[in-house]
Parts: sequence; structure tokens; C-alpha cells
Amino acid sequence: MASQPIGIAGAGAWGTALANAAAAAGNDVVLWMRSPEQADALVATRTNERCLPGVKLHERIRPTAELSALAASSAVLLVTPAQTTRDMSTALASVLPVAVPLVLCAKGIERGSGAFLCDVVAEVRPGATVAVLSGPSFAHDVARGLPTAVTLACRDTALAEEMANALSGPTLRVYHRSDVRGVEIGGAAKNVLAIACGAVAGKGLGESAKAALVARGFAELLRFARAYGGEPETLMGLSGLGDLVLTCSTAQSRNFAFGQRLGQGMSVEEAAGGKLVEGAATASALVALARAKNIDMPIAEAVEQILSGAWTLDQAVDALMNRPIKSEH
Ligand SMILES: NC(=O)c1ccc[n+]([C@@H]2O[C@H](COP(=O)([O-])OP(=O)(O)OC[C@H]3O[C@@H](n4cnc5c(N)ncnc54)[C@H](O)[C@@H]3O)[C@@H](O)[C@H]2O)c1
Ligand SMILES: O=P(O)(O)OC[C@H](O)CO
Repeated sequence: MASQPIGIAGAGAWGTALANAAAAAGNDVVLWMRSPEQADALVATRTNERCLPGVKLHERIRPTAELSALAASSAVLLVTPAQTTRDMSTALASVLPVAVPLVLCAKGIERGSGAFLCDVVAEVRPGATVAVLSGPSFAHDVARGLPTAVTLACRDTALAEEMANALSGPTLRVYHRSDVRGVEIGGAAKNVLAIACGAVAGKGLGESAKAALVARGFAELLRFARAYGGEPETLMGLSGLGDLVLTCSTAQSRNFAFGQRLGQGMSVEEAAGGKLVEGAATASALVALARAKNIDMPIAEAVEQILSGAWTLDQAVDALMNRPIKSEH
């Protein structure tokens, strides 16, 4: 794997941070972005000032706007927003040999179809290997070389181990696992729950409410994952509890910050402020999947009701607090 470059599709905050981490781990990296102007600017300045101000691009990274430049990669990390997965993996299918694994790094569920992102890729690139990388990792932390750990899941356990080794470096520790479904559910669902935590913070409901929400949110995550074939043990790990705790802790998270602004009384549009808020894009699909299997997810439901304009935040709090008293599970 080391002799071929790692390909990265998407040069936003996370794609650029992962490119730096992969290069620091000893790999050559081809970093693709859709804009030729951005690629030229990256080649010239070796910084991605819009997404990661102040971070120098590692010398082993080759920026490009030619998708075909990814064809010789040992693996391609797809790091564009979750809702672009179908279009991006279709475009990649036309240039990548089927033997090149695709590692999904976005966190979400496809709106409209309600499809998990791995299933989207399996549809448009049949026979190709798909993996998922997820866990507690803010791009700005990783890009600055602050330490963290994430999980890479692939059904091919030998390949999962090989890719985890290739991407692990001095400050990014990559664990491997075979439970692809569990790892992708952890990443997708925690963003929706983080919006609720942010809203509690923005509304000034206190630290106790926030902690209660994390615990009950985690119970929802576990129920959902169990019903959709994820292993509970996976959700107790980095892409589950780990990422839920991170994203529910700080306004450094875009999902939390979005919820916080909703809690302060802003509209959905004002609160998003033009930034990528994956939990807002995924909430309706997550809730529809939960309803389809009668999975009780009142916190995710409340987020969806607020986002659709059906409930105010006060109504959501009332609905959550007035649910029948029951045994904790
Ligand atoms: N930023 C983080 O800390 C972080 C950490 C872990 C995971 N993630 C996940 O990674 C994904 C990307 O997040 P990000 O922070 O890099 O977002 P970002 O907004 O910084 O970057 C997204 C990139 O995708 C590109 N893009 C958007 N639409 C596209 C399309 N249709 N085709 C091709 N390229 C397109 C944009 O030009 C941009 O470069 C999200 O799913 C997010 O949840 C982010
Ligand atoms: O900024 P957020 O909320 O998209 O979260 C980024 C990562 O998913 C944290 O692990």
C-alpha cells in the first residue's frame, strides 16, 4: 500500500486535514478538489486558507482538479458532504479501477432515499470495496497535529488493518473494525443529537440537561444501531460514544453551534450561516428510518420537528419532559 499514493477526494476542512495526516504517516497523497482555481492556489501557496487557516500543506501532498489523477491510488478517501456521496461515487466509478477501495469519511444518511452511504456506493460501484472512517476528530485539531483516534471499518478485515496501519501516524491513531454499519451509524446519528445538545446550551437549560441528553441520546443511538445491524460494542467506541461526547461538548462542532444558535432564537437558515451542518441534512432520514422499525428516538424526533418548523424549542422540551415515566433502558 505504501508504494502507491493515498487519494483524497474533497479538499474542505476534513479532506485537507486527512491529507496532512496521511502524508505525516509516510504516504504520498493526491488531493482532488473540483475547482481548478483552488487547486492552482493550493499548489502556489501550500495553504488552504479558507478551510484551515494557518495550516501548511505537507510537502508530500499533490493538489489537483483532475479526478483521473486518483486512479493510481491504493485507496481513495471520499471527504465531500454526505449528500454528495451518490454523485461523487458515480464520478469516481468512471475513473477508478474497481480494485481501489473507497473510504467514506462523510457522516450522514442520504436524504430522500434514506440509504446508508455504504449502500449508495454499493449501488453505483458494484463489486468495489467500501470502508468507513469515523470518530472524534475536529479537522482543525488533526491538522494542527493534536492527537486523536478514529476507527476505520471494512468487511475485509485484512484490508481494514492494512489501511488503518497506512493512515496511522504520529498524532492520528486509526483503529480497525469489520462493523461497517455500526461505524457509519455512529457518525451519522451523533450529529443530529449534537444539534439537540447545542440547543439546550443555547437556551440556557444547564449542564445537567446537557449530560442527561448525551446519555439518553446514546441510548437512542444504540437502539437504532441494533435495529439496523450495527454491533452495540462498536457504538461504545470511537464512532459512537467517543464522537457523541466530542460533538455534544463544544461549539467547535458545527452541529452543536448550529443547535446553540437555534436555542438562542435564530431561524434554521440564520443558525446554519452557510456552513455544512450534516445533522440538519440527515435528521429527516434518520427519523424516517427509526419510524420504519418502530425505534423510539424522541430526541432525534424533537430535532426533526424543530427543523421542519412543526415545533418550537419550548414545545420540544415539553414533549421530552412529559413523556410517560418508564424503566431506563
Ligand atoms: N470538519 C471536521 O472536523 C470533520 C471531521 C470529521 C468528519 N467530517 C465530515 O467530513 C465531511 C466533509 O466535511 P468538511 O468539514 O470537510 O466540510 P467543508 O465544508 O469544509 O468541505 C466540503 C468540501 O466538499 C466540496 N464539495 C461540496 N459539494 C461538492 C460536490 N457536489 N462535489 C465535489 N465537491 C464538493 C467543497 O468544495 C469543500 O471543499 C462531512 O460529512 C463531515 O461530517 C468533518
Ligand atoms: O463540526 P461537526 O459538528 O461537523 O463535527 C466534526 C466531526 O464530525 C467531529 O468528530
